[in-house]
This record gives sequence, structure tokens and C-alpha cells, in this order.
Amino acid sequence: MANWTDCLNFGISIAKQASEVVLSAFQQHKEVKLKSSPADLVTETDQRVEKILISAIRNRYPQHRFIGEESVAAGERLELTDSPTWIIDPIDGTVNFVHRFPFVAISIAFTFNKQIQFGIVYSCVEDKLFYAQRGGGAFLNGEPLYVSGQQDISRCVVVTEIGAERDDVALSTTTSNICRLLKLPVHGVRALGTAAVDMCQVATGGADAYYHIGMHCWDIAASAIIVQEAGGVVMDTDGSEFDMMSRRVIAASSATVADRIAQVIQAFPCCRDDEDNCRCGATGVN
Ligand SMILES: O=P(O)(O)OC(CO)CO
Ligand SMILES: [Mg+2]
Ligand SMILES: [Mg+2]
Repeated sequence: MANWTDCLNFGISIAKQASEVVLSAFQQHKEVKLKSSPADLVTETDQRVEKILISAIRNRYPQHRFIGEESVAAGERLELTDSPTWIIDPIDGTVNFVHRFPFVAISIAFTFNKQIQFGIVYSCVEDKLFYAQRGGGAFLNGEPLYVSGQQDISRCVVVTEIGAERDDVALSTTTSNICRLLKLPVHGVRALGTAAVDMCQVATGGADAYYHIGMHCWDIAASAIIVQEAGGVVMDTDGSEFDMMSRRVIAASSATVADRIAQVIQAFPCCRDDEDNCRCGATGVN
């Protein structure tokens, strides 16, 4: 079996370099364009960082393939094959980036035979580097990470996002899911504005669970393996096996907590990332 450590180390080094671009633009005025909805934003820095990452990786690994948020938004086909593939979100938390709310991350996952081999989430402003390689444990700035192990939903801090979908069905489902969780009760519900960093909170034990319907593979693939390698559970919101293309995810400190959240929340219709006519995330509103 291939050992992808060289790729992981290269990914970490280019994520750190690219974060300099994010940080130098962070305090500046940004030109903002809309994508799939008025809450789905893109800036020149998102596009620039994705180009920097892809060209550096392509230079070093010319045979590898890519799924990049902004390349897909520009019309590139989203297709996961068995080839080594880098799944890139150049800025996870673009709304935060635009507003200078200090949680923005570069998220890089790597798959082979369609299985996630490693994940890197670099929370740029916090200078926190989360990473994990399959079978090798999860780390934050070099220190091992462990989930809380919490089994009791009524003692959980649960992280989620409101998301970019603002149609009536998505909004009412999203808000009623939060109400149902609060009534269980849980200790609290939180949202940092970046799915990648949200999920990494579960890996640190600072939160006990994360769930969302409507995120894309580039938002969640890297942090999914980080949560799993920290001892957590990642599954679909319907309780089935995690599928990064399904746009539904629960990441939790234990199977008990994940199952309880799956029982409580409802999903709204959301086309799969790898569906041919799914234009979710593609430039539609400008
Ligand atoms: O900022 P991005 O990459 O659009 O991602 C959002 C999801 O919509 C936050 O995770
Ligand atoms: Mg994102
Ligand atoms: Mg992004």
C-alpha cells in the first residue's frame, strides 16, 4: 500500500505558504462576488489561493487530480476517481474572511481509490494546523488530538452552521433542527462560520459533535479524517456510512451521540456533489 507521507508533508508546507496570502489580504478591502446564493461568496483571494495550491501540487505530482471549490465554481467537472486526488477549499469561511471574523481555514484532503488518506486544515488567523493521516492519529500543531468521548447528548456542545441555502425549506429545516437539539437539551449550539474548523473542534474535544446538511466535499473531507483519527465517528445524517459527496455529515465524539443526533435532525433535499447537473456552488448569481 502506498505511503502518502511525502504528499502530506508537501501539503502542509504549501498550506502554510498559502496562508501568508490569506493573512495579508485579511485586513484589506475585498471585492466580493456571489455564487449559488447571496450568502455564498467568493473573492479574488479564494481564486488566487486555489491557483497557487494547485499549480504547486501539479508541479510536484503531475499525475495527480484535483477537486477545487473555485475550479468547480468556474465550471470544471467534479469527478472523484481512483487516482490520487487533492480536494481543496482555498478559504473555508469566506464570509468570515470578507468580514474579518477571525476563523478562516485552508482545507486540503487527499484521496486514493476514493478513500481519504489524509487531511490538513490550517486555521490561518489562529495559526492552528490540524492534520491526520489514515491510521496515524490526528494532530494540532504537532500535539495529538482526542475527541471528548462524550456519550450523553444532554452534556454536549454541538456545532453546526446556518449554511448558504436560504430557500424556505432549507431555512425552516435548519432552524427546526437547532430547536429540536436545544430541547433535548444539549449544553449549547455553536457556529464558527467554517465547517472545517467546526469539525476540528470535535477532534480537539472542545465540542462533542458537528452536523450539517448542504456542505460540499471540499468543506468536510479533510476534517472528516481528522475527527476519525482523533477517535471520533463520522456518518451521514441519516445514520448511514459517511459519503463525502452526499452533502450530509455528522461528526461526533461517540457513536451514541452521532446516532442520537441522526434520530433528531431532518434533512432537506440537496443534490449530491457528484451529480452531473448539480450546479450547487457554481457561479449562478453575480
Ligand atoms: O466559505 P466556504 O468555503 O464557502 O465554506 C462555507 C460553507 O458554505 C463554510 O464552511
Ligand atoms: Mg468551504
Ligand atoms: Mg471556500
